[in-house]
Amino acid sequence: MESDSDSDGSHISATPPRKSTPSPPPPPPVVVSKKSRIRIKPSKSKPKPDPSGSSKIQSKSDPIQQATLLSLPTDLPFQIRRPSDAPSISYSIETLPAGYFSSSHSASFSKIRRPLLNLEPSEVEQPVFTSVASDSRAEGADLRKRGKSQLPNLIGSSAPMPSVKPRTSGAGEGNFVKLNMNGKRKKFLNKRGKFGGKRYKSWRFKSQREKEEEQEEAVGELKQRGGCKRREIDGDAVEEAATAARNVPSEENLVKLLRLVHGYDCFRDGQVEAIKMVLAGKSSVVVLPTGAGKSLCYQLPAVILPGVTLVVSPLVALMIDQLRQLPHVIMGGLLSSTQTPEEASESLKQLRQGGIKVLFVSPERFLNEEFLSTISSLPAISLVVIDEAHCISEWSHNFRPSFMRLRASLLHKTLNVRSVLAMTATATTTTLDAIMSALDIPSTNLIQKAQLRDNFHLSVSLVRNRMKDLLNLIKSPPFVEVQSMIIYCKFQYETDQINRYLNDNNILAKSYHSGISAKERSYVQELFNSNKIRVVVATVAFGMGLDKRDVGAVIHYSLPESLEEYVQEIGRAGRDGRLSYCHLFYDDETYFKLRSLTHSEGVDEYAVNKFLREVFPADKNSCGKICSLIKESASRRFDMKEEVMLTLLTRLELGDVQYLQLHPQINVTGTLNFHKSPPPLLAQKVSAIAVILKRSETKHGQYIFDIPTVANDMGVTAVELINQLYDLKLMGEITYEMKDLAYCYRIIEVPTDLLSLSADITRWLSEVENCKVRKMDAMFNAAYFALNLCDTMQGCSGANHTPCLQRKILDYFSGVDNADFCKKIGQSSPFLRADIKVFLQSNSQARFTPRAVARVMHGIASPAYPSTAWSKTHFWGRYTHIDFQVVMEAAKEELKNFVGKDTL
Ligand SMILES: Nc1ncnc2c1ncn2[C@@H]1O[C@H](COP(=O)(O)OP(=O)(O)OP(=O)(O)O)[C@@H](O)[C@H]1O
Repeated sequence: MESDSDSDGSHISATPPRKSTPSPPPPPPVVVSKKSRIRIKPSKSKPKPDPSGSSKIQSKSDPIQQATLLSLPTDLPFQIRRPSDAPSISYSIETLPAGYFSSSHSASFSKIRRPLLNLEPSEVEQPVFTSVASDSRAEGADLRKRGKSQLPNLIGSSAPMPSVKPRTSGAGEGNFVKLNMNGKRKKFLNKRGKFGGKRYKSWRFKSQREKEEEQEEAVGELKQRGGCKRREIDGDAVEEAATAARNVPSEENLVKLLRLVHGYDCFRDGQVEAIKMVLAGKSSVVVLPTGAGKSLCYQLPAVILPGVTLVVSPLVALMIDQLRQLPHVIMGGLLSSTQTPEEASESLKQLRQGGIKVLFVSPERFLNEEFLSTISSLPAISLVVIDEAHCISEWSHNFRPSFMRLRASLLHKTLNVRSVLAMTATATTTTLDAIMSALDIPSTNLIQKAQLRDNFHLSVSLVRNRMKDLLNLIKSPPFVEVQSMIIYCKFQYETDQINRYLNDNNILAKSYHSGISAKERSYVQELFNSNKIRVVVATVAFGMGLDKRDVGAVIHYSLPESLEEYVQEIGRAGRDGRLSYCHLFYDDETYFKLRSLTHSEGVDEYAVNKFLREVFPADKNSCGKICSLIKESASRRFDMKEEVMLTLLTRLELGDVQYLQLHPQINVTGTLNFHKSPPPLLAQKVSAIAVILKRSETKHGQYIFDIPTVANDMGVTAVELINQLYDLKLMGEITYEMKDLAYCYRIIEVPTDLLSLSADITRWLSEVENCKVRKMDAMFNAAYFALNLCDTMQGCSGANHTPCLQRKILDYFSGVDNADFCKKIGQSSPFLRADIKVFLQSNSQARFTPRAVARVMHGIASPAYPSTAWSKTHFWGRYTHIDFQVVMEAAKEELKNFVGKDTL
């Protein structure tokens, strides 16, 4: 499934699944009891090499099949049908090898919740707009004249302009000062947190080239050390200062350590409070603006605290960046889906041996038994840091189901973690409440500063001719003087189009989105970081965690989906403290389209009910059973995006009642070829083969079987079965492939009342859906207000709307999602019902829910109604300007009529 838009970063990936195409080799045999390994008799002949090379475990990489009418859901509410009660596949797995799930993980990791943005280029307007260049120029001059700051960090209603240095006046460090520590003695932190060794390295401001070299070195080092990185550092002085700060965590002692470790002279707003809280063993939430230095709030404590600091991060790219940015004194490591099993094992080994002080992990790791047992057996985890903590909350702009797992109960009780530090730059009050309640953090432990830096110059304009407007903007002051800028687009094809257009107009640019290879993406980032290109034209895939200090401008080619996204993206600019320019283009059509897409993950009660009926097999003795749901086919069957299914399963695990326990995802369909002994003969010697022969279908001489079913029959885990097969493969007896990535879970309790559980879950999902719509509306309202209603506000003029946008943003973050309903969106249309009627008549062979009809009318693809098949209809996307709920209601009425007539 490839959508044309990128997510907030979750499916991005600078580091997408390491292998999206076939086949990491089967996992090396791991921690299984001896008796589960094969004892096969003699067969002394040497194993044959696998001639076909097909012995590797394969992950299915076929694109989703184009749905045909036949693949449509079969028991829709307007069909009189009996519910399908085919039992789910069930099987048994327990622990799985480290790193074995990497590719499966990465698959889930790289496709996090995101609306389907399957719009074709032709569907996108080329709207038009008014030039803002002259206004911007005037404002830029005005800013420079004002000079003095009347604005600390918070922005009031009559907010004056910030006293930030304009970028064009030369280079420098702005207000962020680093110490020159040339010639200081370095040592490195050893496994007990002591400083030792005699390695020296001078430390000073690094040139860009030096930084690049350091990064290359870091990557090389990472590769060699399976994800661990050793950095050279200062020695005795750091150790002394760390001990002093441990004994007396006064600001004075902390600043001393800061100087030695980071080379900074003083703390920034909020940092020292956060650090003191951590050192006192108190869990806290830290809300600081983008680029404010949140990482330092765990880096410095990591030097002081005796145990390991675990940093949970939503993106592999982010982890790698953060690992690189660790101060030299700290031994860092990571566990990620991009590592080989050997690298992951090496990281765990290092961790067990005390060779890692700060470990970066993804939230999905918390499903992995080996990881959990390693973590809980460590002497101490001093701190768990949850970066981008808003991902915990379904009310945030970027909810990640796997973040739900990070609950106080798991962290404190199971893993014995001392304290938790949750960090974010973009959380509304509702989101903050959700974070604090999940992590059991009292409101007294909230450290919150304004969520917007004061060095942004914010402007807005209505689009008239988008490409030309963009070019005019970039060619006019102040943008013409900006050396490094990012242009954010919503759709991948837009980035490519603009990239070409800019290069044709002699502006050095490159595009960046999740549709290009990881290698190409890091190449683009490198070119940008080293100022070899001026512009990156990117989707949301670019930026989270990007810490290029001199990005001078961010342009939004289309409206972001929320103010959170807007703030995150403009937050890539001005990280050196200088004034930076952020321009937003907007228009109604794009807004309508994006608003429609906020409904792409919505589901109805009937679908939830159908899902639950399959998750919990009718069998009364299903408690304790291991079951699986093949992601791709289930997604089509329920017409639910994979991320939504994961959200539901996670809620069934972590809701008020624990109905199931999720396991890591595995490929569950095996295909076996025999190469040496005849199958019946081998079956006499090996019980796994006997069961496989009994439980498999044969096709063209291959044996196709369900791994959990065979494992269940044998009374072993899936891993043990896989290990047995692996042994046979080494003996040259067989080769095998595995496909069909599935969600796997063990049933803990079967719900007694599925209907009311479905109703509860649906209510929750629909609140989440509404919340997304409100976020989209709040973003649009802010832009609309700036352009149409704010004339009287002090400081706004022409395209410049810094004061009023600042106010809108801060109000939004401090409010409780109380965005006004957007009046632009239509509440009725005289032709709607008639069009739906015609649509239903002309597609009478297909089955629809009201939501499915509304999706077609709004041009939203879904797993069972893909755009490849449905965008050809005349009605596709025709009603984006009418509220989705209104269209759904109309569809419901028409479907009633239609079905009624049908049954007469
Ligand atoms: N006290 C300080 N003095 C000077 N520079 C600092 C200080 N603290 C952090 N920095 C620098 O500020 C930059 C931004 O820090 P960091 O990446 O931690 O920001 P962040 O708050 O995590 O931002 P984002 O949310 O956008 O990722 C880094 O280059 C960091 O070294």
